[in-house]
Order: sequence, then structure tokens, then C-alpha cells
Amino acid sequence: MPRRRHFLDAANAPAADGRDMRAPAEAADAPGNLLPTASIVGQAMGEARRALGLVLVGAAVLLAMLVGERWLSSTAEQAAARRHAEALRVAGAMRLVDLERTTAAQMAVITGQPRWVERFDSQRLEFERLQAEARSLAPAHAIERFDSETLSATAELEDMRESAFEAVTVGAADVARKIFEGNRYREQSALLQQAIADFSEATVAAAGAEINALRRRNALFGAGLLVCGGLLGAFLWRRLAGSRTRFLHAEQRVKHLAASDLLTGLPNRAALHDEMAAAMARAERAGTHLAVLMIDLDRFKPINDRHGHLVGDRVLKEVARRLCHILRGGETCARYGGDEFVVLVDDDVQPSAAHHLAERVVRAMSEPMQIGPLSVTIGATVGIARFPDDGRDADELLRKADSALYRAKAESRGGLSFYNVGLDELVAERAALEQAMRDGLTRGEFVAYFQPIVELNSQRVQSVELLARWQHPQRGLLPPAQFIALAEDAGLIGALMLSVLRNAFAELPALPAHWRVSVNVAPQQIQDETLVPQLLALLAEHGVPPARLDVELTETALVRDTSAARRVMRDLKLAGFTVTLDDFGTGHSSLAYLAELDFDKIKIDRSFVHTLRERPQSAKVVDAIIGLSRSLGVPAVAEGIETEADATRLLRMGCALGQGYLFGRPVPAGELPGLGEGPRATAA
Ligand SMILES: Nc1nc2c(ncn2[C@@H]2O[C@H](COP(=O)(O)OP(=O)(O)OP(=O)(O)O)[C@@H](O)[C@H]2O)c(=O)[nH]1
Repeated sequence: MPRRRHFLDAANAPAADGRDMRAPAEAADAPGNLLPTASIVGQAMGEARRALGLVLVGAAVLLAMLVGERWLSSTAEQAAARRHAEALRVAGAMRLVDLERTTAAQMAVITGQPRWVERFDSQRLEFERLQAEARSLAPAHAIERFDSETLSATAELEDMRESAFEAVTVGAADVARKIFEGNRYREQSALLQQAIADFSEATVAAAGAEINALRRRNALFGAGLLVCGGLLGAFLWRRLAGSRTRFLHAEQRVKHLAASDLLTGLPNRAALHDEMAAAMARAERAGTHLAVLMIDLDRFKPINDRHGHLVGDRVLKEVARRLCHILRGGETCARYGGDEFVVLVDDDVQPSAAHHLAERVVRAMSEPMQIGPLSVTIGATVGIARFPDDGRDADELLRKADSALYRAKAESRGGLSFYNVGLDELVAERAALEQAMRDGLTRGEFVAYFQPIVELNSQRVQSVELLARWQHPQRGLLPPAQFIALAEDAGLIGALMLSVLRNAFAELPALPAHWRVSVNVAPQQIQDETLVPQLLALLAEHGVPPARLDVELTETALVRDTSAARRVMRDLKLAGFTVTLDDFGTGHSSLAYLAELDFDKIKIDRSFVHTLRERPQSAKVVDAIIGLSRSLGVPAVAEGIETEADATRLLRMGCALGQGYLFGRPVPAGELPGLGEGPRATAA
């Protein structure tokens, strides 16, 4: 199954919420999808702002922690280093003072001089001060150990020194020496010195350990901070990456919306131009062909008029859906504006393939659409232009496709046409004519002509058919064949009918009061719900009773939209008009349907009357129509009677009324009375 797509597939832009833009109608159905651009941008900006805020807060917290930790740890480390240096100094000083004190004691014993005793005493005091200082620096376990190890040795050494110094004082230096040279004194001195060394070492080691512990803690804290920073960074990175992704999605979505038609979800005109430019550049390089199909819906306006714009919108969405459904790879579609769509075929397309695709489009559009409880039928006409033959840029190609569409519309709704040389002039000419017609309407250039309809048995005028003529300022008097189709195409037929009717009503006082006036209503007007109210308003304006107006509806118009036909028939009859079935025999309607519509007259198409004598088939058809009118209880009117023989034959066949050059050509109202003077028709 080939892939269906439209241009925005190229952008491959899924909505942030996951909706697939390849389902145009559904996408546009989603509530809140009409103006989401601002909120999408706002959302993404909010996300980005929040993520940035988090980054800033995270970075500030990390920085504060880092700075605080650096400050605290450097302060603690400095204090520990100070303590360590103090401990080293005090330990050294203690060893020195202990040495000096021991030396002073030895000297006191050796020399017997009391000044060494005094020296010893002062060193002892200094040692005690240093010991107190060391205690303030030493860890508790070292103090405890020192105290327990030195308590007895200190006391014993004190006693021995006391005894030795007393002996020195009394001149018994030998006794003193003996004490100092004794094993006990040596043991206790060594023990005390060892304890002092251990104590100093433990104090210095404790200070060093404190520094090391601080450094370890700092290293751990730093590592922790690094891990936290890393985690926070990773978290923030993910948040940032997430909001970046959302931002990119939002950006894509905004781009997508800017390039798409909000109602149908299809690419819009700007996107179409971009896509065409890209496709043309590709085709130029590859030397291939492109085709552009300009599609205009037929009879779409009456859907809006009759059922409202919401139904019209749903029809447009259904059109978009059907288009997407029938397109294949290399074929893309866009809404060009209003009820116009464009299909671009980027597939080295040959004319026959473009023709085939256009036919598929026309067929798909003419299938009835179910819109809620309503079943509506529209149609489509297609104009085709090709690259590079018809145009070398997007604007030119679209213009050519539009010209082709214009001609296709002019020829027949539901048709298709290729652009060809000379079409531009034709289109320009039609556009000029259309403008002239609009100007002519405002200037009242459309005048009323009347053609009598007579009773065939008495040849008295029974009514007159109102026929429009265009009093063109340069081209003179133009017959309806030269402007009615254009007026229908340009949507001016309603205005034209009212303008001619207004002129006709102004002439009515000059005509016999019992002459009725027949007016033709175009097929499009059947769908116009304002038709009957407008007619009534015009009649009221001129003081003409509705019973004086006979409305002629063609069989073809009645079969095109049967529900509109039933409604307009009902409204016309309720308003008091009579209704004639025009051009009967050309529209393939069913008899049951015609019987149901309750006509007041049936007109036999002139093509049967003209060939009455040459073609037996025509005589049979005319006979059948007259039989039908008789069985429906309404008179038949034969159009286009030009000879006496035809008039006589038709009368014999049972036809009650006739119209044609035999009884009078269409003339201005002022010339009608002349007919009454002639032998064939007399005003009653
Ligand atoms: N509901 C709806 N109607 C729209 C939108 N855009 C344009 N239109 C109507 O579409 C109609 C297009 O006019 P026409 O092309 O003359 O209508 P039409 O009946 O298809 O005429 P033909 O092509 O001659 O058969 C106009 O009445 C616009 O108001 C839209 O988005 N929604």
C-alpha cells in the first residue's frame, strides 16, 4: 500500500503531544489546537528558564559548599599545624631543660658548689612550666601514661637529689656522688628521660595525626563534594537535555503550525510554495516533470448558505481527508485557500497520469459526504499545469493551473482541463467580461425582453416569458447565450435575474393585466434559500401579486439536488407562484419524482419541436410528454414553434400552449402590443 502524505511529512514533525500530523482532519479537530503557538513557546521557554534556574541554584550551592569547606578546613589545618609546631618546640625544650637540670645536679655533686644546686632548682622550675605547657598540648592518653610511668621515679629522684644536695651542703661530696653514681639513681633518671621522650613524641605524633586526620577528612569531603557535584551536574544535564528536546519539539510544532492550515491540518499556501520550489529545483536537476492540480470545489457555497459554516468546515475537512486518502507516494496536497486545494505530483509525471489522478480526485469529491445527520454532495473541477512546460516557478505554475481550472469550470463543473498556450488570453478575456458584467449590473445594462406564449387553439397571448438582454456599451445588444453561463460561473446569476425582473416589473403596467410573466431560475439558484424571499420582496416593491409570476425550473437543475428542489418547489408554491418544468425530456428525471413536485406546466424542449417532422422519434417523445401532462392534469407548452404546420400538428396532438418565432420573437415590452394587432396573437 503506497504511503499517503502531504508536505509536512517532510518536516516529520510529530506534535509534542505525539499527535500525528498526517491525519489532518483529526489533528485539526483536537480542542485547543487552534492557537497553540504562544502556549507552546511559553511552555518551552518556561522549561528552559526552570532548567537554567536549577543550574544556577545548583552551581551556587556547590560553590558555597566548596568555599565554606575550604575556609573551615584551612582554619582547622592551620590550628593543627600550629599545635604541631608548639608540641615540637615544647618537646625539644623539655629535653634540653631536663639535660641542663641533670647536668646542674651532676655539677653540684662534682664541684660541691651550691650555685649548681640553685641552677638545678631554677631548671627544675622551668621544666615544670614546660611540662604544664606540654600537658595542654598532649593527648589525654599520653598524659596519663607519662604520669603513671614517672610518678614514683620523679618522687624517688627528688628524694635522692634532696639527699645528695644536703650532703653537698654539709661538704660530704662523696656521699652525694655515691647517690648519683648509684644504680638506682641511674635507672630512675633513665626511666624519667625515656618517659619524657615518649611523652614528647606522643604529643608531637598526636598533633601530626590531627593534621593527617584533617587532611584525610578534607580529601574525603572534597571527593564527596565532587560526587555530589557530578550527580547534580548529571541531573541538571538531563533536565537541560529534556527541556532542549521539548524546546526543539515545540519549535518544530510551531514551524509545523505556521506551515499548516488550521482547519484541515494540510499544508497551507506558504508551505505549498516552499514545497513547490524545492520540488522544482529537484526536477530541474533531474530533468523530470512535475504536475500541479488546482482543485476547486463545486457548489460548496450553498452548503455554507444552507447548513451554516460549521457544516461547511466539516465538508472541507472531509475533502482534505479524501484527498490524503487517494494520494500516493510522490503526490502531496495543500489547502490553497477557501474551497481550493492543490495537489503536487513530484514523480516525473506524464500527462496521462496527471489526467488519471485528476479523474480520481473528481470522482472522490463527487461521492456523497455524511456530515452528522446530513448527506451532502458537492463536486470538484480540476485545472492542471506542468513543470517545466507550462511554468518555471511556483507562482507561474499555479497561475497556469488556475487558468486551466477557470476554463474547466467554464466548460462544465466536475471536469478537468490542462493548461495550454492561448489559455491566458482566454482567461483574461473572461475576467474582463466578468468585470464588465459587474459594472453592467450596477449601471442597469441588463434589460428585459418578452416573448409571448400563446394558446394554440385561439392563438391569444396567455403569458410572456421574460428573457434577458445585455445592452453592452461597446458590443451592442448581446443575447443570453453570450453571458448567462458566465453569470452563473461568476455567481452573478441571482443578481442578474433580480435586475432584469426589476426592469420587467417597471414595464408591467403597460401590459394587459391578465398576462402572466414567466421567469427562468438557474440551477444554482435552487440552492439559494433567499430566492423566494427576494422574489416576494421585489413583487411587493412593485405591487405585483405573486400569482402573476410563473417560475421556470429546468429538469436538469431539479435532478442535481433533489432535496433543494423539493424545498424550493414547496416555498414557491406556498408563496403563490406557479411553476413550470422547463426543457422537459433532457434531464433524465424519473416520472415519480416529477409527479411528486406538483408543476403547473410542462415545457417541451425545442429540440423535439424542431425535429418533429424529420424524426419520428421526436414526435413520439412529444406525444409522450403531452400524454404525461394530460395525466398530471397540467398544460404542455411547446417551445421553438416556427411554422404554422408545427403549430397545427402540436394542437392536434393535444398541446395547449406554444411559444416560438411563429408567434413572436423576444422584444422590449413597448413592442409587444404590436403582436396584438397581428392575426396570430391577440391580447385577451
Ligand atoms: N465553511 C467555510 N467556508 C469557507 C471557508 N473559506 C471559504 N469559504 C467559502 O467558500 C465559498 C467559496 O466560494 P465559491 O467557490 O464561489 O463557491 P462554490 O459554490 O463552490 O462555487 P463554484 O465553484 O462556482 O461551484 C465562499 O462562500 C466562502 O465564503 C472556510 O474556511 N470555511
